[in-house]
Amino acid sequence: MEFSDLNRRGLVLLGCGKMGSALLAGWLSKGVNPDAVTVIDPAPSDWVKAQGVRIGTSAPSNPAALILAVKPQMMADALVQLPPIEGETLVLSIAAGTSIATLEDILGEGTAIVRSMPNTPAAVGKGISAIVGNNTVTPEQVDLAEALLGAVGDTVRLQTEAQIDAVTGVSGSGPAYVFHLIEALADAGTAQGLSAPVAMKLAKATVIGAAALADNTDETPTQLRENVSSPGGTTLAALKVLMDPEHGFPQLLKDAVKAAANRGRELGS
Ligand SMILES: NC(=O)C1=CN([C@@H]2O[C@H](COP(=O)(O)OP(=O)(O)OC[C@H]3O[C@@H](n4cnc5c(N)ncnc54)[C@H](O)[C@@H]3O)[C@@H](O)[C@H]2O)C=CC1
Ligand SMILES: O=C(O)[C@@H]1CCC=N1
Repeated sequence: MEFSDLNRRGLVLLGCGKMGSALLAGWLSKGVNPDAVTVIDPAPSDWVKAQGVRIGTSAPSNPAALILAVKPQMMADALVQLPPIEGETLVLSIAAGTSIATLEDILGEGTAIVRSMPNTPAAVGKGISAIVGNNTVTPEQVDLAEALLGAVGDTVRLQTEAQIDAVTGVSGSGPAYVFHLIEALADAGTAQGLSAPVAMKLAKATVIGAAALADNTDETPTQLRENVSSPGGTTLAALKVLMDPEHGFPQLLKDAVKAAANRGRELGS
């Protein structure tokens, strides 16, 4: 999608921290004009200030899109500072837990809203975002939401808003699980006699290499796992621990994803 309408009507980014900055970098790299972007943030970073975007407290009227990238706990306070949203503006929220109904309560029933859940690999163009819109949003506005998030990675569309807490548990929070896997794998290496720097190098390269292999083959993760596992060998010895039905990865991840999804539901209630 070309961003010509967006460049003409403008785009407002409310909150430009980690996620807002990742999105902004993606838009600018895909042809959004810096002059068309207004960032509203009480503490813009030096990086944001250097991008040539407008930094202000007031938004242009009727922009093509208003992106909400403040913490859910700050959302209500942050929204009251905005002028009324007009019908043709797409409101795209990336906040965990903030429901479409909450946003409609604050912004008005007829507001076109797409709720999404991206993740931090967006900072290197490798994000994955899920989106779901309210009844007011037009197909063109859903396409625009997809293009805005597509500037920093891939996207999926959800059938119902209720699914977004599960997305938060799997991919929104998911990068943290993988980073913790790297930390834990490196620690396990030092426990087996490696120096900390060598263990960290091996752990990080293994996760990066395995992810790249999974991304560049037609084989399923199950097949790839089996390819590493020689009969009677070392991998199967490790997998016996990791695939333990009670204490292994599957149960641990089910519990972790459930905790994240439940916390998302709590934030929304
Ligand atoms: N960090 C992550 O992995 C992900 C975060 N999210 C969601 O993205 C949103 C932003 O998260 P982060 O970027 O991590 O947080 P952050 O703390 O890095 O950024 C929040 C920004 O909002 C600004 N801010 C505070 N009060 C404001 C106000 N009244 N008006 C305008 N701006 C204000 C802050 O100065 C800061 O720059 C949250 O709602 C979070 O749930 C979604 C997916 C992944
Ligand atoms: O931890 C959080 O609440 C946010 C939402 C998904 C990832 N980070």
